[in-house]
Amino acid sequence: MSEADRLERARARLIVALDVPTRDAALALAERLAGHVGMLKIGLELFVAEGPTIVRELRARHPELELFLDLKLHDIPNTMAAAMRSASTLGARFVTVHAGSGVAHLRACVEQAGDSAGVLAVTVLTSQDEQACREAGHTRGPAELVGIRARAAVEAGCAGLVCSGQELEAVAAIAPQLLKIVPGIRPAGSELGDQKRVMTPAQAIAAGATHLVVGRPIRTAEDPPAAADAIVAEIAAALPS
Ligand SMILES: O=C(O)c1cc(=O)[nH]c(=O)n1[C@@H]1O[C@H](COP(=O)(O)O)[C@@H](O)[C@H]1O
Repeated sequence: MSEADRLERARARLIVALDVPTRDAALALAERLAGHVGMLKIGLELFVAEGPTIVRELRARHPELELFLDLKLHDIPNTMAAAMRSASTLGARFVTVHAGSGVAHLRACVEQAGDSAGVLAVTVLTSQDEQACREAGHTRGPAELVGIRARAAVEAGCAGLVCSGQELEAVAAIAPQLLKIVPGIRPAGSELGDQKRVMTPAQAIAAGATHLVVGRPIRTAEDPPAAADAIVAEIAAALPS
């Protein structure tokens, strides 16, 4: 494989979180990062402020970039499925739901999304450690909970799951066919912020991540495109040949 092909493959695995409050900020960041990353993630901050319009606008302006609509749906199956029906028509490749809702909820979303969008099951948030799971009333820690929820994602027919890099080895056996989307990515030496279960880009790729979600390490960098390029180079070096 040529070096250019390797970088192209690495770039396709990098998802940048557009965690900004306005349309203008989102479009400006997307413009700067086009050509440096593979996918843009629209999360709650941006979606609550700007609604479906920003998804359609990004789709129209950047046909070369995939979109990931991170709504983390969590409700009764009927309500989740109805929200998924609307979300899956906006042009995003992926839409997220909370896997903790259970198999029936996930399946209802997968049925509604059909071929229009891939449903990603968010297992245990990367901001949660053992203590946070205990405080939330769970008798199991993050690793065990991720395993249970990964099984639910497989049973429901989800396209992939979202987990930390630390559970990748375990989920490889449980969900070999599913995409493994990994947030909580921190290049060596960068600030953790509210993230608890973290890995560097190279560690997560070596452990089996298919995609990495990166927000602050790129967004708040002095030069976001250069920060994205550095992460792409790190991914490329860790890719299996
Ligand atoms: O679903 C997600 O994208 C997600 C799941 C998770 O467990 N942890 C997590 O951090 N995320 C998202 O990934 C991004 C991480 O951002 P940074 O911590 O700034 O890199 C944010 O947009 C989070 O909403």
